Amino acid sequence: MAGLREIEKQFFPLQKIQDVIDLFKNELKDNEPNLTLMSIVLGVIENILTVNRAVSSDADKSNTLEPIFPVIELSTIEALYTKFVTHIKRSVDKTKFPDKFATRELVKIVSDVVWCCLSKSFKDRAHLQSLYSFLTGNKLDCFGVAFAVVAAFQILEYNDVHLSLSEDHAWVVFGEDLKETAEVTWHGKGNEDKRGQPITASVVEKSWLYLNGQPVICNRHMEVAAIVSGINPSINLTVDSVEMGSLQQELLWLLYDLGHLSKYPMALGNLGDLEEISPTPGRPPPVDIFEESIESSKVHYHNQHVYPYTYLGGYHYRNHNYKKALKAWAEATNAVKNFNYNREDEEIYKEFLEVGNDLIPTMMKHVASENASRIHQTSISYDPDCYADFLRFYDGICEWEEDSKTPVLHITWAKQLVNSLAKFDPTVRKLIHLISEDGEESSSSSESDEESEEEREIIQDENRNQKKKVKAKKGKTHDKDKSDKINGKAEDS
Ligand SMILES: CC1(C)CN=C(N2CCN(c3ncnc4sc(CCF)cc34)CC2)S1
Repeated sequence: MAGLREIEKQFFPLQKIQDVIDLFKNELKDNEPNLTLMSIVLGVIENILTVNRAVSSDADKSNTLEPIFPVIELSTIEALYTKFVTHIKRSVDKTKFPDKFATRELVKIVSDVVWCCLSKSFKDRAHLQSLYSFLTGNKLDCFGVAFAVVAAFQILEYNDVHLSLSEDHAWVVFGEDLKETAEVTWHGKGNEDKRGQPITASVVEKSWLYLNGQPVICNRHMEVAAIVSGINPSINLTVDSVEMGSLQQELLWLLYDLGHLSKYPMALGNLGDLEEISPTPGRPPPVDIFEESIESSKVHYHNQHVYPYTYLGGYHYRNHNYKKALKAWAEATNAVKNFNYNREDEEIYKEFLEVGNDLIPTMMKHVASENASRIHQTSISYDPDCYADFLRFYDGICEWEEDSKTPVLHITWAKQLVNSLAKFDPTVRKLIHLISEDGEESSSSSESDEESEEEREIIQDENRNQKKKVKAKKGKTHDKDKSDKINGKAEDS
């Protein structure tokens, strides 16, 4: 790949969101969209709108709705682009690698070419995902390193090296029919990087970090989706750049319409979150997008992805649809239970810890207070579906822990479980029939014969058709800067 093509240059200067959309639309027509160019462009814009926000000096601007989209000059982009291309071409002697496909040795060399420039300072800050961050600050996060390696291979004109993504890690696939894998970045804190090594079946098996062999394997267009999905509109923990969020949202719809999100559940989840914050007229509601994310995981990844369910659960929780939230979280642990928990899976552990020990308790408290004012029937503490999903949630967590080298549960879990259990009304606990694997039925509590005939009728009327069978395993009597962004989004002024 040489310098920027004339057709790319004609889009500059970029002065509004639509100019960026037009540039990306043009790149995506190509079967080799220019990853380096697009990563640098998004990084420059993100930096101006979130990190180095122009403090408007003239007072009048502060109270107009006039957006502050920066003017992106071609010279700025071209200088950074040339710097990266030159760095890569100067560091790799292609004559030593005559093959059409990349080799493990070459993957390690290119990973080193990126790696050697990185500053050793902390790497889990925001806005470190783009080549702009690499070229101006010598900083990249875990994803950013893997992406930079893939962009470098595009410059070296290898079209077999692609990004492979799990829900908390990134690596590359390469070789004829992409059958080779290699670590190219680090993961987590305090873990020795394994760069250059293949990801073996034993590492992958029953591992959430490697999605049990069902990662998102990107083509060039999905690699564009990854950098767009990786846009971080956050200015700080509670305020987002409205412009940056809109740009990300419009680019994700562009990629969606072109079909490049169909095998990328997390990108669909990101789009659903953005639609919740600011709905696009004429587009499906967030729940439909979260359902598409779940469907994508079922169709393409054997339902092994967990985040599609936590995206949906989080949405329902924020919107007080507690019954649907419990159902989504039960399905999330139904997905995670097939993995064995290990020390590199903290991110998903933190998700479930928050659900079990913060969101569900808060929900049960909220509902308890609501009860006073609402008819019993509609409250989750009287609903056997909710109680069943609550039990399924914990059943999945316990099964996840089984056969794992690292324990999941500790006393806090047990305390919160008892606390939440107690919030369900005793009547609802009688309506759950636990079925063991061999089909043996048992009631979840002894029928108390002093129960008044009248109480029995109330229960039956309220919940006649709501008897729920909860499948319980025989002998297993157990029973993310994702904080809600309040609407304090920055007025870009
Ligand atoms: C439901 C949630 C808790 C909300 N946000 C979540 N994420 C935000 C977006 N994330 C992502 N979104 C798109 N692509 C990727 S690739 C990857 C692994 C490191 F490379 C992470 C990730 C990760 C997960 S999960």
